[in-house]
Amino acid sequence: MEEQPSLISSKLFLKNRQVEVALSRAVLTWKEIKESKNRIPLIPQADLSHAVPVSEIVAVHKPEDEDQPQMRRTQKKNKESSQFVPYAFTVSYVRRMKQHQWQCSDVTFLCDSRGLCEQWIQVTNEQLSLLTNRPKSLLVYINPCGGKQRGKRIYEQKVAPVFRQAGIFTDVIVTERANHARDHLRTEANLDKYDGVVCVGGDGMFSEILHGLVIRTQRDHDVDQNRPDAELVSCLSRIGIIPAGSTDCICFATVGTNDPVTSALHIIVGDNQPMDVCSVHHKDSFLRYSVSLLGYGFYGDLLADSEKKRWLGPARYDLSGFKTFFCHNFYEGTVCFLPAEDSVGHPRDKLQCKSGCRICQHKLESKEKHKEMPEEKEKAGKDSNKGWNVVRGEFISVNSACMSCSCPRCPKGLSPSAHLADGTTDLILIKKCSRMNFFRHLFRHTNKQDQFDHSFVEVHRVKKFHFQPKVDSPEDQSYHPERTACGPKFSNPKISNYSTAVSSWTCDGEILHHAAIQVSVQHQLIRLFARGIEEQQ
Ligand SMILES: CCCCCCCCCCCCC/C=C/[C@@H](O)[C@H](COP(=O)(O)O)NC(=O)CCCCC
Ligand SMILES: Nc1ncnc2c1ncn2[C@@H]1O[C@H](COP(=O)(O)OP(=O)(O)O)[C@@H](O)[C@H]1O
Ligand SMILES: [Ca+2]
Repeated sequence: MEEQPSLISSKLFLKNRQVEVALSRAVLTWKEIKESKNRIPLIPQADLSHAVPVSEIVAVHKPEDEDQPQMRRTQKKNKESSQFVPYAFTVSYVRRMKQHQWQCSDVTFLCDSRGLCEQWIQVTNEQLSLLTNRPKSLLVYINPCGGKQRGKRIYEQKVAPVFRQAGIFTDVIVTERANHARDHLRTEANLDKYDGVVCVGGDGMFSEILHGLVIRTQRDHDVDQNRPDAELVSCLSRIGIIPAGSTDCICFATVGTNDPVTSALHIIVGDNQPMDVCSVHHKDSFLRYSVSLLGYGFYGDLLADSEKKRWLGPARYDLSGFKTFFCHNFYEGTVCFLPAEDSVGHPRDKLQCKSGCRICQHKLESKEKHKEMPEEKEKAGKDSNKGWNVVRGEFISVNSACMSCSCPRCPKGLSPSAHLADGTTDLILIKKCSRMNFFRHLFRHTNKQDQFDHSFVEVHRVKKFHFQPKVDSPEDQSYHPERTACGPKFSNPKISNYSTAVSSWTCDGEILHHAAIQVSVQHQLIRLFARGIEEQQ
């Protein structure tokens, strides 16, 4: 980091040690001053120095605990040593812990005059007020029923105090029913009042916020979402996720951990992570948006079964996982896909998407260029059907991972090298194979081996894909199937072989009621209060 001139620098006390403290535009530093035996000269000790980027200071304030025993003891000690220092200020800042966790730490400096103390608070606050990317007011939705039903408690005990400390104004809505948050955002919320929206819950709750914001933005700009080729308008509001669900994959894959305080701190410092969104259509009607897993076959069946076991909380996925694995269904269908350009890499290139990812940034530059492309040229590109590939067969699973989908169950993710914002999704086709081979593939999600290195697995980085089941889905025929543990039960007695019938899609954990779908990646449609996965220090 380039050294910058200090805005203020003083000799202060930290507990009973004297420290040299300095604040520049970029960084707050303090280092202990060790006195030599004859008291001169004062030698600063480099190994006891600390540096906190200004961008990671949460707040500066007078200690709330000026009366607490520790503070009084320190003051008394300093008084006895004829260095009585009765004025103090506390800096709260982000401290990195292991495995991408952040903590809010406090350091309290003691000054020997009220004026100096107030000057430090004022100068630090002035620097914080220059950080314009930080949210000042937020609209918070809490799902009280997600995960282990701890959303409200998590927010009140772990998140609200840090938001308060950072001086963030919040309006909090505890949802009363499914789709409450989506409908409120879509029709009622005055978004001009807020610098962002926060969701407390799992991926299903995030999906509500996503739909509320995207649908509203398109409506405000007269974009017809039913057109699969419509150019969608990116949402202005950033979204923060406080994990309180069952999988919390969107939080884990964008922050690196599922910890409410870490997420709250990413919101406070005003992080900004653009993210791709898949739009899903059936013929010419819009079905849903997805940012994590769109899965047909294995994951679709697993999810449908797990919905009946919601009362089990997150453990429902383990039980349904076993059951679905032993059913070992496969489904016939056709997948057509449009591969992405080579510049975005390949799902097996082992180049993980990290904070400030070059591939995602490169794609953003080309998106800007694309906007300047003359209309005629653009039209010619769109009209051509060139480049589409077709795979017809029997599939155990057809998955699209628009991001790595890493989560505590599967820390490297369903597609470890997928990117958050490159305008593509990784299409993973698991073709019919033995149960043992499918187990081998699944097991590789938990170790360092490549889960795509099997003859029955194909993986492609794509911009769009279509899926058509061989048998029309019951929904496509306009009747609702009654699902059994091992696939759908058909009212047509001729179709009794589940292995060739239809499954359903899970879309970020919500069931889609059509099997024939068209999917298009909408490049960087939304932004999160996150920064992607940081390199471990
Ligand atoms: C022999 C050991 C095999 C282990 C294989 C594990 C593979 C797990 C892949 C997990 C991918 C998760 C993708 C995320 C999906 C979520 O969006 C979705 C909804 O989340 P939430 O609302 O927070 O519950 N969750 C799921 O679909 C659950 C998938 C569980 C798979 C076991
Ligand atoms: N107040 C509520 N009552 C019932 N369901 C709700 C409520 N608020 C949100 N939901 C729905 O709960 C479902 C699961 O939410 P989510 O937060 O993702 O938890 P989980 O990760 O456990 O699935 C979502 O489909 C969401 O729409
Ligand atoms: Ca992507």
